[in-house]
Parts: sequence; C-alpha cells; structure tokens
Amino acid sequence: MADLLDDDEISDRLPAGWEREGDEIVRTFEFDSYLEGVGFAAGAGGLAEEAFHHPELTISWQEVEVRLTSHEEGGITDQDVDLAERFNELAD
Ligand SMILES: C[C@H](O)[C@H](O)[C@H]1CNC2=NC(N)=NC(=O)C2=N1
Repeated sequence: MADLLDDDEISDRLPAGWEREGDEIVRTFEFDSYLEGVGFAAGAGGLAEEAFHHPELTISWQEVEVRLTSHEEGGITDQDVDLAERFNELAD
C-alpha cells in the first residue's frame, strides 16, 4: 500500500500537463486522429497492467482523458504520479 501524498507533495510532483481534481490527477492528451488516441489508450493500458495500477480512460475524437487515483488508499499516491509520468513519455 502506498502512502497518500499531502497537498504540497501533490503540487510539487504533478507531471507536466496534469492537474489535480480532488482525489484524482487528470490530463487530456490530444492527437491528430481518433485512431492515434485509441493506440495511446492501448499503450496506456499495457503500462497500467505492468504497474497493476489502473486509470480511467475516456477516448473521444482526437482526445483521451486520463484520470488516476489510488482507490484502495482513497486518494493520490506515488503510484498515480509515477504512472502519469510514464503516460507522458508514451505520448511524447
Ligand atoms: C484489488 C485492487 O483492485 C488491486 O489491488 C488494484 C488494481 N488496480 C488499481 N488501480 C487503481 N487506480 N487503484 C487501486 O487501488 C487499484 N488496485
């Protein structure tokens, strides 16, 4: 079980492009086509399985919204921040 991050830790550790919304961190990734977004979501799913930590993914036209929270801990932990950073690398 990872420890919950406090407000300052969350602010300090938010990866580029991500925002905090309550107990979640959120980023909407933009793509040139719908299928590029679908491909990103598939890759993100693989990273999630690897980490065994799963985001909420919403695929729409040329965008994928990613929401991360640690359900068991009831808030934001290092697992969320670390996976968010990996999603950023995947999108680059
Ligand atoms: C039993 C529990 O669902 C598993 O331990 C994992 C699966 N993936 C998960 N993903 C997220 N985001 N939070 C969790 O607490 C979590 N728990």
